[in-house]
Amino acid sequence: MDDALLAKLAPLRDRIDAIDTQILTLLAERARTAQAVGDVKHAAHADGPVLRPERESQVIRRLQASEHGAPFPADAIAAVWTEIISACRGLERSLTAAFLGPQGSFSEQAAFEQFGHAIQGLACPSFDEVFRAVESDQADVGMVPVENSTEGAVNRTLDLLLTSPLRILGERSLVIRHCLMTRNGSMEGVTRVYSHPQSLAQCQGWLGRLHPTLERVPVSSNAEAARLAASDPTAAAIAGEAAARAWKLEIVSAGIQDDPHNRTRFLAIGKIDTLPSGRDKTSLILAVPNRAGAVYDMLSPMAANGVSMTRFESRPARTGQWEYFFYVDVQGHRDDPAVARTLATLESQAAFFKVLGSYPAQ
Ligand SMILES: O=C(O)C(=O)C[C@]1(C(=O)O)C=C[C@@H](O)C=C1
Repeated sequence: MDDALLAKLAPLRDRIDAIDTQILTLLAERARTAQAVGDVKHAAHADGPVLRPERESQVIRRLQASEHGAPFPADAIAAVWTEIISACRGLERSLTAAFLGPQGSFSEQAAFEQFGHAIQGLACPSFDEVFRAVESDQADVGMVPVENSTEGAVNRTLDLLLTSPLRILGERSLVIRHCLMTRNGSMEGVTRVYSHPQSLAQCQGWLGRLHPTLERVPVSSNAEAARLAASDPTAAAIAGEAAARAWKLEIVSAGIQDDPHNRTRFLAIGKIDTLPSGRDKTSLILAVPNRAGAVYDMLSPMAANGVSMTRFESRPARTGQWEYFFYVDVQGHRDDPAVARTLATLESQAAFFKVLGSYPAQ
């Protein structure tokens, strides 16, 4: 840079330094205030939860709507304040989040995006173990995928939600960008590719066109695929960039998923009940009696109360009788009067009824 340019930049950079000091001073004050909040919570319930998902959403949404934000982008407000809140929460009490591991999985990324980086991660070998870790208080929260825009529902998560006492306390949708990776960034001598079955399915067109002879080997997660490929020169993995970083693999091709808009929605699960945040969703499971018109009858209380359904998914009940569980998401919190009326009617009509939780909509 030439001297004239540096001379012009110098006062602006001094100004940025001064602003950063102001920001840091305010962040320290915020941290001390959060510690005081933590003291109040501990005095009321020594072992009670510190996490309040509805409050975290309200803090971020209020700032995004504020006139003081421009030109700082709304997405950046969410990302920055997720980390500020995470650090403040960590000063109150550390939060442990369980997810399908190993390190570098999309579930880990979803946990960081939801709760920030000031958390303890607990990588688990299966979705069942994620639920078990939270149920047994080894972790405070869990992060599990529930649906993908290309491949549909994650059935194991739906089945675990049916029987688990845990509640949904948040949701996070991630763009899933798959990469082909190997130890040295070359495909020479590589005869097979490891990945999670869902990820192999999301890339099957690309694999068929560019690497039709590669043997496709399904494994428990794509981060596990990266872990395996890290010690096997004859193998590639399909996983995300975080997995390549975590397992020191080189990316051969990036963005190889057949649908460029491929997204996965994750659910945060835990033991706390989330209060209304002002923009919430409620998830429930229903089964209806096995008779004509029963599904239609099931939906009518929502229409009658003006409650919008945002998702409707069915899973066989495995009774061998063509019976189904219906996984339904509606807009609103279970304490909202219209949602409460709808739930009461559904409960009185359904052969099976379970509310999985009300939580802030992303
Ligand atoms: O308001 C609270 O209850 C806090 O503990 C503070 C705070 C925050 O940093 O804003 C931190 C953790 C909670 O999950 C919600 C908000």
